[in-house]
Amino acid sequence: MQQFPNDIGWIEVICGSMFSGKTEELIRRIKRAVYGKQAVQVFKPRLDNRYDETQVVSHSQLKLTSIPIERAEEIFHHLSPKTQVVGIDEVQFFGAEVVAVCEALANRGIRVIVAGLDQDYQGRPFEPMPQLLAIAEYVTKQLAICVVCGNPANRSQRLVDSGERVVVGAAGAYEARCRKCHRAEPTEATPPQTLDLFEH
Ligand SMILES: Nc1ncnc2c1ncn2[C@@H]1O[C@H](COP(=O)(O)OP(=O)(O)O)[C@@H](O)[C@H]1O
Ligand SMILES: Cc1cn([C@H]2C[C@H](O)[C@@H](COP(=O)(O)O)O2)c(=O)[nH]c1=O
Ligand SMILES: [Zn+2]
Repeated sequence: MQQFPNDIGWIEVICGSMFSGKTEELIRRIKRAVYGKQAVQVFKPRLDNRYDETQVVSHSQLKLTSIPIERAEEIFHHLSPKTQVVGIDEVQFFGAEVVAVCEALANRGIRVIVAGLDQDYQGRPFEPMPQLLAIAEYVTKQLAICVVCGNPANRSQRLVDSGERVVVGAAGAYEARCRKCHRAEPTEATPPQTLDLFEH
């Protein structure tokens, strides 16, 4: 009989806007799995090279070693038979194929934790996230803080002039906004708050 690492696998989705803490939450769960002596592998799309080519890096500079891949199916080439937990960051950059890959991993008894955007810069559902949300056992929706008004933010405001859905970037290219302050078209950046609190 084929042996699976856990009795049962499942899919956890961490979604939300940019700056909402998706990567921090992914890193937190992976760290806890490591404390629990679980065998873990983390993947990210090669496209996401903004802070580092190989590491998963949060906007607050938390870091995690990962394997960069171009297509979700490559996970099977890298997968160790011992792996009990698979993490995937920036899952919105993979095509629809990532849904079947996550299903197959969970069906093998693996705990699959994916993090990604649920909406694009225009506030439209960002595929394949809707499909992942539908099949996941656990869903966590993160919120950032709107940089315009301070309310909870579930949208990512684009600040650079492009109509392409995929434009890799961080602060300077996007900011977190609530539904009232968000605009579907790219806008000027909001002047930053001066935060004496964090000055050295
Ligand atoms: N407008 C904002 N709202 C909340 N956090 C922000 C904001 N701008 C920057 N941050 C920082 O971003 C961190 C979250 O980073 P990260 O986990 O990489 O988010 P995500 O993966 O959702 O883009 C926060 O802990 C905070 O330090
Ligand atoms: C809204 C939106 C974002 N992106 C890009 C910008 C970043 O490279 C990632 C999101 O990173 P984060 O970890 O969630 O901060 O996605 C995009 O390509 N298209 C969009 O519409
Ligand atoms: Zn707002």
